[in-house]
Amino acid sequence: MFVLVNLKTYPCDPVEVAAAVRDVNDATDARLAVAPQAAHIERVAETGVETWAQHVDAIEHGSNTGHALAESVADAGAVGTLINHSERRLKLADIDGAVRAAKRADLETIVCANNPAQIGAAAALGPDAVAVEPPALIGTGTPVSQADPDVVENAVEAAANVDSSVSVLCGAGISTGDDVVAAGDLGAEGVLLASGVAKADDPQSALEDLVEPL
Ligand SMILES: O=C(CO)COP(=O)(O)O
Repeated sequence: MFVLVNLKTYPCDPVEVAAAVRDVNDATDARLAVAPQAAHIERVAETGVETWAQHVDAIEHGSNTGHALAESVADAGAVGTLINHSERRLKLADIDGAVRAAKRADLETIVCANNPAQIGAAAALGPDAVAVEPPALIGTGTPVSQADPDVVENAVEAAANVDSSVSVLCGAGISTGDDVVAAGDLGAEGVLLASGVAKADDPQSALEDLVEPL
C-alpha cells in the first residue's frame, strides 16, 4: 500500500513529520511519502523522505505570478504532485493542463476527485493515479473505507472502466491501520491522509500504528 501523508497547512513541524515518515517507511514494506506546503518542499526533501507537492498549476515558465511551476517543484525535491485536491479544486481544463505540466517535469501524478463519476473523468486524463476523497468525511476521523465503502469500490470500478493502468487511492478520515487494510480490501492501492498524522501529538507513533497491520 502507498500511504501519502498530506500536511495541508497544519501547524506541525514539517521536517519532524517528514523524518518520522522516512523512518517508518524504512521499517515497513508499505511505501510512505509526505506532501508538505510548497514552501517546505526543499527542507522536507532534504530529510530523504519521498516528497510530494500538494498542487501544481497548468503553466510553463513565464509570466505567471503566484503560480506553482511543476519544474520548480521538482527542482525543490518533489517526485510527485497531488492535483485537484478537494481543498484546491481546479477546472477540468486546468486539471488536464496540470497533469501535462507534471509529466513534463517528470512528476508522478495523483488527481483527486470527490466521487466515482469524477474519478472516471480524472482517469481519462492519464494520471498515474486517482484518489477518491468524499469532502464530507475529510478531517472527521470517520474513515471513508468503513463509513462509505461503496464510494471506494465504485471509484475502483470507474477508473478500471476508463484505464486499468491508473491506480486508485482513497482518503478522508483514515487514521488507523484497520482503516488502511479496509481500503486495500476494497481495491484501493493506497490512501491519502492528513489529520491523523499531522495533528497527532506523536506523529511517529501514529504512523507506526498505521502501518503495523500492513
Ligand atoms: O484530505 C485528506 C488527504 O488529502 C484527508 O484528510 P484527513 O485524513 O484529515 O481526513
